[in-house]
This record gives sequence, structure tokens and C-alpha cells, in this order.
Amino acid sequence: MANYSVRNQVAIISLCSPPVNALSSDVRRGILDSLKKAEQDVKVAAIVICGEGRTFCVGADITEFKSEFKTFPNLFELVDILESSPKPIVAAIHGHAFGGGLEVALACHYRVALSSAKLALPEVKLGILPGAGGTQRLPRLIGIDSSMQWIAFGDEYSAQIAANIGIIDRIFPSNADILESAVQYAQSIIGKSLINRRVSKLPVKDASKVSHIMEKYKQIVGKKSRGAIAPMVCLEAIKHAALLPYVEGMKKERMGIEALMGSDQSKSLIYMFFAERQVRNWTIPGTGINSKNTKPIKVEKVAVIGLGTMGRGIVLSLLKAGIKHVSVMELNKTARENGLLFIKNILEGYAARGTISETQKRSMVDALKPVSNFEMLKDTDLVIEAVFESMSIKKDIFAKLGQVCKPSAVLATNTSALDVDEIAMVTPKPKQVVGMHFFAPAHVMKLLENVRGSKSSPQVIATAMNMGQRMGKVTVLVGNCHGFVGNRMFRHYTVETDFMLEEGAYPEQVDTVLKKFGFAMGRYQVGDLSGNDIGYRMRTKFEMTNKQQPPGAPERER
Ligand SMILES: CCCCCCC[C@H](O)CC(=O)SCCNC(=O)CCNC(=O)[C@H](O)C(C)(C)COP(=O)([O-])OP(=O)([O-])OC[C@H]1O[C@@H](n2cnc3c(N)ncnc32)[C@H](O)[C@@H]1OP(=O)([O-])[O-]
Repeated sequence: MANYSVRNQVAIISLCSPPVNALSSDVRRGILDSLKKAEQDVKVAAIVICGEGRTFCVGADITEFKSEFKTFPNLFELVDILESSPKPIVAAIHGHAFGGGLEVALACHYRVALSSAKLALPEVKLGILPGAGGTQRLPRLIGIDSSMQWIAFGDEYSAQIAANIGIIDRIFPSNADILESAVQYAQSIIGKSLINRRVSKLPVKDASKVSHIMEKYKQIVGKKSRGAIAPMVCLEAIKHAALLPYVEGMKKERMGIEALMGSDQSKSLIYMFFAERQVRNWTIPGTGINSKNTKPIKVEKVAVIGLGTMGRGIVLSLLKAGIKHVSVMELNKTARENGLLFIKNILEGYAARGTISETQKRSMVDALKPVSNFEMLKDTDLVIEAVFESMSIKKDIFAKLGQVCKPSAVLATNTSALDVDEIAMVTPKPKQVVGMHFFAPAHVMKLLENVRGSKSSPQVIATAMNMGQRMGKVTVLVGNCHGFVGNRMFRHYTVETDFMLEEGAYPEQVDTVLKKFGFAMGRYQVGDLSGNDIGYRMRTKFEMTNKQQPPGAPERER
């Protein structure tokens, strides 16, 4: 769980818990035992803590939150033991230093990293706070303002940014050997005083401005994380770092994490963390075909048909995924011009905010290839149709695609409810057809529902799943039925909100309550965004007296 060796006066404690070196009780024990050995060995003058495999350490082992998490040494005990070591400890970071992993690094006396490494305190995304001194040490290193930014939102930062603000002491090129570099670094600091290297002993530089900074972040958090409890508790904990001695601040931090851990919000976020990973392992029921034994088709050229709300978002998602050739086809001139302008404006916005560089922006704009006829799609590897939700229009498009596209091309429909099999039947090769149902706005929403038609080939399904992952989507494979899974769930929600309108509420009143509760958008705002005509069309198709509407359906009961 932690391996120990000595090289030229430097003890090496390497975390060994694949795949991500999470800090399970065995790993924590391993670190402690190795530390004792290093401290007792007179030939050891410095210590390096590193991670074996692809990463340094992603933090506490989330699977242990319920049970073993409480066994000695707990993480908040371990970090203090590390920091008080009389021998200098260097954290050697590659891959990720996340959560408790970064807290361990903050407890070390020096931190070095490969330039490709990423750092974060993402606990807030699990509905908790950094509970191993993160809220108390980080402010002593980078100040209250930056700490609130890091901890209340949990975003990841590059090693270079971390170095610029004082978290990392030395950056090595991404192709350097992190262990070798860290050992040399450790040799260079042997004999130096540790007085200013124990972060818990440092003062918080901007402590006097804490009330002002706190107010600023309360406002931002109130807007960005509506309804979430953890971000506010994170801010409170950081405030304590400014106002209280370290030991007292740690007690407050502990109270914060104990209150949050096991809360409904935290339980739901942790469930979501594992569920998002579980859906990557897709399987076709009853066939033995799954993500492990099926390879996707290589996709380099993608086309999107339709530049309405959905098409624009899908194009942006493809560009962000680094696809170098994205054909866009929109026969309506105004829609085409508006769509392209929208895409370019969003890319400009990303560049202005620094989300992408100017070079990346230019290469994304270059990747956009407006096309005017189906013939131009003959080399395309994947076509995503995102036109009006009408079966006859979609069938017309798929019949044309079936004629012009190469036999291996994957033909995907972004339909939100229509029968994927019916669409597939108009093509000569229905096995090439699959559903890829994005959610509006497609460049923001993380969910992608891939719909397995009865004829979709395993390779085609694997390609759609792989493309979703390349776009950074939570990609879920579902069966072909009316409304698939997302809209079947959404329907119950819309039925209830529509009842409220019937009972006299205004759409904006319903939306206000939903947003206060924590939804990013109200139900009627979503309708305006994705087009109320889509819902109208569905309701008309499945009108109340329609026998497809089951007897227990709320509308019929009503
Ligand atoms: C009084 C109480 C005191 C409490 C003290 C608390 C201290 C501390 O502040 C709390 C924490 O650190 S909270 C933690 C804060 N840290 C975080 O929230 C970081 C969470 N992790 C991540 O965000 C991502 O894994 C990375 C972006 C790091 C890597 O992404 P990537 O390269 O795409 O890899 P991937 O596919 O994502 O993961 C590979 C496999 O590893 C699994 N696994 C991963 N992390 C795990 C964990 N911590 N644990 C267990 N398992 C974890 C994952 O499920 C998957 O398993 P599968 O069976 O193969 O499916």
C-alpha cells in the first residue's frame, strides 16, 4: 500500500494503491509506518512522498467514507504527523494531487510537480469540505481570496498556476522522471531550516480582509451553487483560518466535515460520482457484448445536420473535444448564419475567459466546415442529425445519408423521443444507425443518452459511447422506447408543474421556486430554450385519449 526504499540519503515513500492511489486506511497506515522507518534511519536526511502508476494521489478513499475511514491514522491525524517530522519531506506530484492527496502535499515541507500535473480540492463536489487541514493550510499558503476560489468551487488547476500562487516550489517538464527529479530536489534542501516550511505555522496574509472577501464569495456561491450547503460551510471554515489559531481552526474544520458527511446532499453527490463512472461500462443485455469486448470505429470527420439550438451545442461539444473536421449543414440561410455566429461568439467568450487559448480558438474555427449538400458528407465517419423533431423530415434525411455516406459511417439521430428503429429502416444499413440524444444547451449539459436501436451494431454503439466520452459527457446507453430514459423522467416533472399552472401559478413563479431549490433553470425556461413546439408535438401525438397513454397516466386521471 506504500512502498519504502532509500536512495542517496533520501527515503522514498511511494503510494501503491492502483488505479488512483486513494488514501485508504491501508495506504495511510503504510505512509505512517514508512515515515517512522525514515525518521529512525540515521542515514536518511530527507524524504520524498510520491505515487506509483499514473497519478500522485486523488484523495481519501471515497468507498471508505462509511466505515474504515475512522481507523487510525485518520487523514487529519496523518497530515499533522507528516508536517511535524524533523526530516524534510518533499511531495513529488504527477497526474493528480486532489483532495486529501493535495492535503498530504500541503503537509509536506516542499512540493514539486510535473508541469502536466493537476491540483484541486474538489471535496465540495462530493458535498463535503477538505477535512484534512485543507481549509486551514491552503489560506496560509495562498491567502483567503484564492483559497475560497479553490475550495468553494473545487475546480482543478494546472501545476503552473499552482506554482504561480505559491503552492508548488519547483516545476519539472512533463516528460521528466518525477521521482528522479524529486530525489535530486530533496538532496538540495538537506540541512535547510524547516521553520518557514511548516504551513500550519505560517500567518494568513490577507486575514484582515476576511469579512470583505467572505461577503464577495457568499454572493458568488449563492448564485453559482444555489441550494448547495457544502460551499457555504467551506467558506466558513476558511474564515476560521483567518480568525483562529491553527489548532482551533482544525476543530472547526472537523465540525464542518462531520456535519456534511452523511448529509443527503453529500450522499447524492457521492452516488452520482460512482454512477457516472459505472455507466462507462455499458453492456447490451442478454448478448455478452459490452464496452470491454467491443472497439469503436475511428472517428476523425464528423458532420452535424441542422444548426438550431441543439445542432449549435453539438458542434461546440465536438470542437471542444478536439475534432479537427466538423462539417455543418443547414439549408436555411438565416439559421445557418445565426448558428455559425453563435458558435463563433461562444468560442470568443471561451478565449476571452481563458478557458481556451487564442491558438485553440483559431483551430476550432478552422475545423468548422459549412457544407451545402449531402454529397459533401461522403467521407464523414459520424453524422449527427439534429433537425426539427419530425419523423418525416428525419426519414428524408436518413434516406439521403444512406445513399451518400460510406458504408462504415455511423449515422446518429439526436431525436429526443422518436423511434430510432423507424428512422433506421429507411437506410440500406440500419445497423449503422444509433440515437445520440443531447440535452440543451448541448455544449453545457453533461448528459448524453445514446439510444441502442434493435439493429444498431455493437461497433456503432461503441463509437457513439466513445464519442460521448471524448466530448466529456456522462454517456449513458439506453434502449429504444418513447422518450427514452431522460424524457420519461422529465415528463413526470413537467406534468406536476403543468398541474400547478392549471391551479393558478404563473410559469415564472414555478421557475423561481425551482431555481431557489437549486435547479440551474426553471422547467418553463427549459421549455423556452429547447422549444415548446417539441412538447406540443409529442402531446399531440400522444393525446389524452390515445390508447398508448396508459390508464394510470396523470393526465388521464385528471
Ligand atoms: C472526520 C472526517 C475526516 C475526513 C478527512 C477527509 C479528507 C479529504 O479532504 C476528503 C477527500 O479527499 S474526498 C476525495 C476528494 N477527491 C476527489 O473527489 C477526486 C475524485 N476523483 C476524480 O475526480 C477522478 O478520479 C480523477 C479526475 C482524479 C481521475 O479521473 P480519471 O483518470 O478519469 O479516473 P476515474 O475513472 O475517475 O477513476 C478511476 C477509478 O478510481 C476510482 N476513484 C477515483 N477517485 C477515487 C477516490 N477518491 N476514492 C475511491 N475511488 C476513486 C473511480 O471510481 C474509478 O473506479 P472504476 O472502478 O475504475 O470505475
